[in-house]
Amino acid sequence: MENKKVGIIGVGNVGSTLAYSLASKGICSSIVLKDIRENIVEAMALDISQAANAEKSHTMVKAAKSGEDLKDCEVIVITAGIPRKPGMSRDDLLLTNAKIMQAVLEDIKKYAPNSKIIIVSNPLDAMVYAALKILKFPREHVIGMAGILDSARMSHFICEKLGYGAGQIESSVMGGHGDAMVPLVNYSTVAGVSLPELLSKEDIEDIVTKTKNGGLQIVKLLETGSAYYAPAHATSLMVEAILYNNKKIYPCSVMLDGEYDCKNVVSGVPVMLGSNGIEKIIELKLNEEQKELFANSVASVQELIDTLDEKFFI
Ligand SMILES: NC(=O)C1=CN([C@@H]2O[C@H](COP(=O)(O)OP(=O)(O)OC[C@H]3O[C@@H](n4cnc5c(N)ncnc54)[C@H](O)[C@@H]3O)[C@@H](O)[C@H]2O)C=CC1
Ligand SMILES: O=C([O-])CC(=O)C(=O)O
Repeated sequence: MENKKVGIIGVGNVGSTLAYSLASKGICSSIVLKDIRENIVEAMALDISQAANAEKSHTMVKAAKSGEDLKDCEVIVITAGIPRKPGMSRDDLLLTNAKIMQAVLEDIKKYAPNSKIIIVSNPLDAMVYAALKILKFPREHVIGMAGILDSARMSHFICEKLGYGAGQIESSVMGGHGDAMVPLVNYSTVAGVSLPELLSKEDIEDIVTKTKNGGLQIVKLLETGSAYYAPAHATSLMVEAILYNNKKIYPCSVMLDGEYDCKNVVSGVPVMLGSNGIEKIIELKLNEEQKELFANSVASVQELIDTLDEKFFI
C-alpha cells in the first residue's frame, strides 16, 4: 500500500476510538499516536495494534517518541484538548484549548508542513481559526469535523421519531458547531422523501431542537466528558475521503472567503473532500429563514474569534 500515514494528536476518548476505527478498517498504512500522557499513549498504541492484528489489518500503530514521528503524515487529526463537563458550553473551552492547540501545532509546522489537518477539539470553529492562524497553511488544508456528526445525530432523531428508516436517512446540518447550528429540514430526506411528507411540523421542530442539543444530552449523561463514538466515526470518514481522494461531499468547518457572503470567519458548510483537502465549497440555496439562522450562527463564531484575537493572539 502506498504511504497512507495518519497522525492523531490527543489520544483520549475521541483520539483512541478514531485510531481503533481506522486500524480495524485497514485504510491506513500506519497510524502514529501522540499525547502528553506518555504511558497512556503507549498503552493505546499496543492495545490498538494488537486489535488490528487480531483483525488481520495491515495497519501499523505506534506511539510517537517525538514530533519528528509525524513526518510524512498525509493527514493529522487533532483531538488534543479538554472536553466540557455538565454545566459548561463548548465555548467555555476556548482559551484553554487554544493554548493546547498552539503547543501541538509547533510539531506539525516543523515536521509535517504538507499534511492535511482535521481539527476536532472544541470550540470547533474557533479552533479551526486558531490553527489556520498559527500554521499559516492554505485554508484547504485545515478542516474542522462537526457537520457529519451533527447530521448523523439529526438522522438518529428522525429515525427515533419515525420508528423506521434506519440507513435510509440523509440529514444536513450547517453553521457553527454550537448552540446556533442550523439543521436544514428541506435538505434532509428519508429514502428521498422529504421530511414534511412524513412528519408533522411539531415533530420536525422537536428533531431540530434535539439535534442542536445532541452533544449536551450526552455530556449530561456521561458527567465526566463528551461523546466519542460518533465523533470518531465521523472523523474517520473525513480521513478516508482525503486519503483515497474519493471526492465525497460532507459538511465540514472551513474558513470562508466570500462564500455565503462571509469572509475571514469559520463555519460548517458542505464541501468536497479529496487529496487536496477541501477540493470545493458548495453553496446551497438557503431560504430567508435559513439565511438568518446561518448569519446568527456565524456571528456567534465571530465573537469567539474576536475573543481569540483580543486575548490570545496579542
Ligand atoms: N468537533 C466535535 O464534534 C467534537 C469535539 N470534541 C472535542 O474533542 C476534544 C477531545 O475530546 P475527548 O477525546 O473526549 O477528550 P479526552 O480528555 O478524552 O482526550 C483529550 C486528550 O488530549 C490530550 N492532550 C492534552 N494536551 C495535549 C497536548 N499538549 N499534546 C497532546 N495531547 C494533549 C490529553 O492528554 C487527552 O488524552 C475536546 O475538546 C472535545 O470537546 C469531542 C467530541 C466531538
Ligand atoms: O458536546 C460536546 O462538548 C462535544 C461535542 O462537540 C459533541 O459531542 O457534539
